Amino acid sequence: MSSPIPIWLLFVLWASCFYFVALPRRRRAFRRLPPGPPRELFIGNLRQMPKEKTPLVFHEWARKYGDVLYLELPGQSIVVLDSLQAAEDLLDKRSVIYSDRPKFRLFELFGWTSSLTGLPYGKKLAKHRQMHQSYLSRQNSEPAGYETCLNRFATGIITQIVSGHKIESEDDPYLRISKMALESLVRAEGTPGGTTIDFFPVSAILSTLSVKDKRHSGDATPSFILSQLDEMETWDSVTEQDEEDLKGTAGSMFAAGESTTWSALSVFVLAMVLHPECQLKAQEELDRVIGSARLPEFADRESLPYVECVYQEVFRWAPGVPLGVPHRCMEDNIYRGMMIPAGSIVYANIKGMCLDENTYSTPTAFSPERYLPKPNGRGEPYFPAKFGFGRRICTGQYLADNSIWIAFATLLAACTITNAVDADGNVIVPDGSMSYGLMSHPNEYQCAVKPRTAQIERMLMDRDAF
Ligand code: HEM
Repeated sequence: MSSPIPIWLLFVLWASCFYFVALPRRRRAFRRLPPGPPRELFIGNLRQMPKEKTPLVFHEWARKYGDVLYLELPGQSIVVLDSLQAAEDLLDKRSVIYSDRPKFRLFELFGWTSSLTGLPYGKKLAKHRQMHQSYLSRQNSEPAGYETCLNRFATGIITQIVSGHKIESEDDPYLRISKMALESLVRAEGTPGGTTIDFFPVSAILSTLSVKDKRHSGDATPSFILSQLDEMETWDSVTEQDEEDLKGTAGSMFAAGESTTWSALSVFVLAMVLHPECQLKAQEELDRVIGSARLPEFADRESLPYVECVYQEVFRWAPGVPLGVPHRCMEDNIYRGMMIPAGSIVYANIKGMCLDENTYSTPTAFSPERYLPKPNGRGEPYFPAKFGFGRRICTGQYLADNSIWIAFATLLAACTITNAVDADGNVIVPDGSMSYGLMSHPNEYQCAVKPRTAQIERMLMDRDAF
């Protein structure tokens, strides 16, 4: 019988392989990592990671090192894409390997792994996205279904779409959920996915407000949950997993849709307080195109180019999801000669892209005119990626686009939004500051909103929603 290979020989073989093959390969790969702030031994960029205004700090680093930035935390590589080009090249064109999500720790702690936003790339994600998309398609997001929700804008729209629940008082549990969600999504400063609060278990609470009961008593109004329950009734059998999927998709619709819509509305009102000249211009257009006998409708959208510019500028000036929702790269791949390692968390710095000076002149200014064709404007393009990228693009994009546009147009036609005045008659000017977490929201500010005319006030009172 031949003697076994001695251990020392195996070790020598392994060490030679490591030294001559694996090490040079690793070194080559590491040499080609994208540029970024210098890393410290063992801890990488841990001490430099921003504690606040993360998208702005990343943008500053990108200006120094380049639009594809590499950062490292112990055991975690991070890639920040600060240009539309890089984000489209990787997250859109290579979406097959860039559509995973990093693990959100709190999803797991709460046992809330069915939430679409945090699902890993795979079959379950495809099923959940299909459930969302079949209800939130371009067609289903036509106005009729949610026009009556204008009274409570963001929360009203989302709760009605998801569960058919109509908000009727300030004590409504959904309004409480929405405020708590805002706290966890916006106030938790730092890098999304890297904070202690990654998300919020809305679906568990949502499921307690049971659409099922109302359905049995015949009181349920049309909603996503109702449509899914109706469909499930046609199936041969419904498993526990199907029930979980329904809770997960409904919960993620609320969590992802409510704070973002609210933030867009809040940014719009802030912009109108700070820029009365833009408000006036939009109101002149509305008066000229639709007159004062009615409120705007969806069919008017194309005839209101300046209102469109205001709408688009709100999303560019203060994007609601400033760093996108982080993607995770599933395979090593080379981009412009740089190695993007498998497992990297990939941030699309939407805020950074909106500040791109090559595309937007005076990018920090709120200037709807920038989109108007020359000579009246500067002919700059609308920001195309407010709803994210590739296979993880926002499933609520059509609903959000329609509901937020009609909300802006109605507010402009119906109300004058001005500075608040304090008890001594001094005008209060908001500082325009924003909080940055996974979502971004204006810090608390004061304003005054009044109906433009007595006739409009009557029209508003007559609308179903009021
Ligand atoms: C102002 C309104 C909104 C904005 C700016 C917005 C923006 C975004 C962005 C940037 C993403 C990340 C996409 C990516 O990973 O590349 C996202 C994801 C998502 N959004 Fe929205 N969104 C809005 C409203 C809504 C609404 C109304 C809903 C649902 C009714 C919704 C549902 C979702 C879901 C479920 C995801 C996760 C998709 C996935 O992980 O595959 N969003 N949204």
